[in-house]
Amino acid sequence: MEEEIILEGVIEDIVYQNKENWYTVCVLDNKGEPISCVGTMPEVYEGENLQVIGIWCTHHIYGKQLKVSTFNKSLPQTVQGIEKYLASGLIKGIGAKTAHKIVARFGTDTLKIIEQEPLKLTQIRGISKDKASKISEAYHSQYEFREVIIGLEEFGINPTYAIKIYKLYKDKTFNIIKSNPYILIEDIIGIGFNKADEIAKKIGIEDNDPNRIKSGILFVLNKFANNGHTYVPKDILNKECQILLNGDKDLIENAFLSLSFDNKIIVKVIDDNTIIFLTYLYYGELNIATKLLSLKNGYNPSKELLPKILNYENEIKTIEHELNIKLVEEQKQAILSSLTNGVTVITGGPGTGKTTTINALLEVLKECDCTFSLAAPTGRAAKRISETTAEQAQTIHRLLEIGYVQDSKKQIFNKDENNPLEVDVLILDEVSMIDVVLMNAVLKALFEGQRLILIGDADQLPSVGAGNVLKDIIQSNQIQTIRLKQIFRQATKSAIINNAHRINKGEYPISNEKDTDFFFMNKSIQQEIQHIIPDLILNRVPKYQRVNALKDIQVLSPMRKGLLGTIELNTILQQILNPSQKHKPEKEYRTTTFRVGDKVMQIKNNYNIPWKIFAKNKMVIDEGVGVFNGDCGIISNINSDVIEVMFEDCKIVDYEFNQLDELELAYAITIHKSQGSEYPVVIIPIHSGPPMLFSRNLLYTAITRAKKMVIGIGLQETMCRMIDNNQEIERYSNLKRHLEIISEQLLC
Ligand SMILES: Nc1ncnc2c1ncn2[C@@H]1O[C@H](COP(=O)(O)OP(=O)(O)OP(=O)(O)O)[C@@H](O)[C@H]1O
Repeated sequence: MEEEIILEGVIEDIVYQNKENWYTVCVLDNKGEPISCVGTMPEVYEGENLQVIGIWCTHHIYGKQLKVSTFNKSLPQTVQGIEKYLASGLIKGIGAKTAHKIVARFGTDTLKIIEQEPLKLTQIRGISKDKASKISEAYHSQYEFREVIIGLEEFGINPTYAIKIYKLYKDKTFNIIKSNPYILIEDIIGIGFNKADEIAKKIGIEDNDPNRIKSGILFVLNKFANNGHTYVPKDILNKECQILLNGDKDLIENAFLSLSFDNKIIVKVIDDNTIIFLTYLYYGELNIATKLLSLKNGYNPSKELLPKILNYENEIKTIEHELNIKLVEEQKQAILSSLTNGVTVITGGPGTGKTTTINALLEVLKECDCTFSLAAPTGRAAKRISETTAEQAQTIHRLLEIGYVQDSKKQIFNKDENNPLEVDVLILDEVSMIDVVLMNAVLKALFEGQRLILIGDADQLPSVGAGNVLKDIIQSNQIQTIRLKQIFRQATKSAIINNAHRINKGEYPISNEKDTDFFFMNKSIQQEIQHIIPDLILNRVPKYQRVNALKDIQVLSPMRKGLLGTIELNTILQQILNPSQKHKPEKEYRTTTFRVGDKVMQIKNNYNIPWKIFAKNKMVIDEGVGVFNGDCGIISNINSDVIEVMFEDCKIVDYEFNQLDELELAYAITIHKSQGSEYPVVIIPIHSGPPMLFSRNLLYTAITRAKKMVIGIGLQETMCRMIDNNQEIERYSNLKRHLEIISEQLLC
């Protein structure tokens, strides 16, 4: 670890200051020697005395500078210091000229006068009574802000969070935090239970504090939700909470009651088991079930559509003629169901004709003058469906017109029950990736009489977010589901597709045959695999296939950690594919170095971040907000403020440095993150890892991402073990049950 040093001096110059996050670059006069300091330094002004603690670092353009982690400041003592301080823009209404006049009059007493006897300022020409009191007010409010920042620092809250907290609570900051620091979890993005708990300890809040116990329970429930569960059995939740909170059982039981009373959790007894939901997930699943059944039951084909349905066989013949294809029975059923039912699910593995069915269906819909929208959960999936259907498709977020919610964890969709989608039919692709929250939002924007068609492969990994939406819908048997099973001749030529189906059935893949697109390289030493992967990307694959090494070849690893995990592989691949060069800008952030030319991925949904698309002449031709989990791009520029990323759809996004925890290098990504994406070539290191993770559907998902070539590399026996491991990790979800129960109630 580099050694922290302490320096003191007067701020000579504020070179740069971002007033939103207070990222500051300033020059400190340290006994006559100018020192460049950078870091989050709220409300520092020229002329002030600063004591800074930080480490030395070297910026590739600006040279040696002190990266400040903590600072203290005191008011300037000298006449020159005070004048500089006042002239710095700190107080509205005082510029350089007025500052000079005030200091010339009051000398080193200036600040005391402003604070305690502001009326004396009226002795100076040009300062009225009103202006004098405004100057005093501005001085006080910045003083209060500074006190809060310093006070919060004592609770272990760094200036970045302190600013956000002060902005929200203002002069009530201390009262609110001292009485319940756990409130920060709900109010401040980036503060979770562990951080709030640390703050609480510093304040002296006891372990048995009811707010702590309640927050701990919600924290555990959220942890389960992040792993895909919509509820947790009470006995499991109890155990986890006792470990986390060291709390006694009665206190936890009381907290359950209190949370339930406050409508934060829902407690249900199902088949003698008590299960606990976060409220939004309980109602999310309930609303999905209710709405799906109301769409199912509320749809009656219109007078215009009925003759087409009756004359369906002829309609199909026309479409077959137009598309020059003979649809199989299942495909025809899928189309008929989409015309006659309010909700239809079309599911099948790769190459079973899903896209062809959508294409035929779109023709029928156009024939019938039905309006439709096509959407998918990720930008990549939407782009793919646009390409294969030649119809405009968009992300579900865009379709629902996601709103801009500043400084809030909540997402808002403009399309909802009050402002529904105005189409006859909504077609959603890659539904296996849709979680409860998103499906609920989609269904809110539909009304009885509209039709919903859900397309997906239920054998893919389930959604990253909570719920098991597609599987629950299919397994409930309450929604018309068409299973496409036939693998078409065209598709059977591909070893990737054949092997995907073999794996899905529990059979081992056939690899390395002549003219195949499916390879497996048996290698047992992980370090050797680390060397081979870059060679494959740079040399061997581009010789065999016409592909762009950076864009078209994707390494998909089962894990983040370990020698073949994404973290290690990204470091190696970055060194080889985009090495450090003298004039290539880079930015270190935590353990990652981001460099111009790097392939990166957004790792969480950010609904607020602005993007722009530029024409060649640098004119903005489109702009909006939102970059989503899994979106990939290339770093196109780095300057002293931001990292600029160009995403695959030419959207340019500026990341401020404090947003960099949303970005990761993406030379290698996890299989989970690859869901819904397709790449020409996929390289999958398969060596060793936890059996829970190394499952059949993980391998199936990885392989079905590839269009032209799959290269597995590692231990064949591990791959076989993955195929044998069909134990899907149980997801606690309740949608299937809701669908069954509500259907039964509707029948009664
Ligand atoms: N009825 C059919 N008769 C003959 N060939 C068909 C038929 N339906 C689809 N195909 C062909 O089968 C291949 C796979 O079809 P399609 O792309 O529609 O499947 P998919 O399920 O969307 O595949 P993936 O999930 O891999 O994208 C294509 O070459 C398509 O032209």
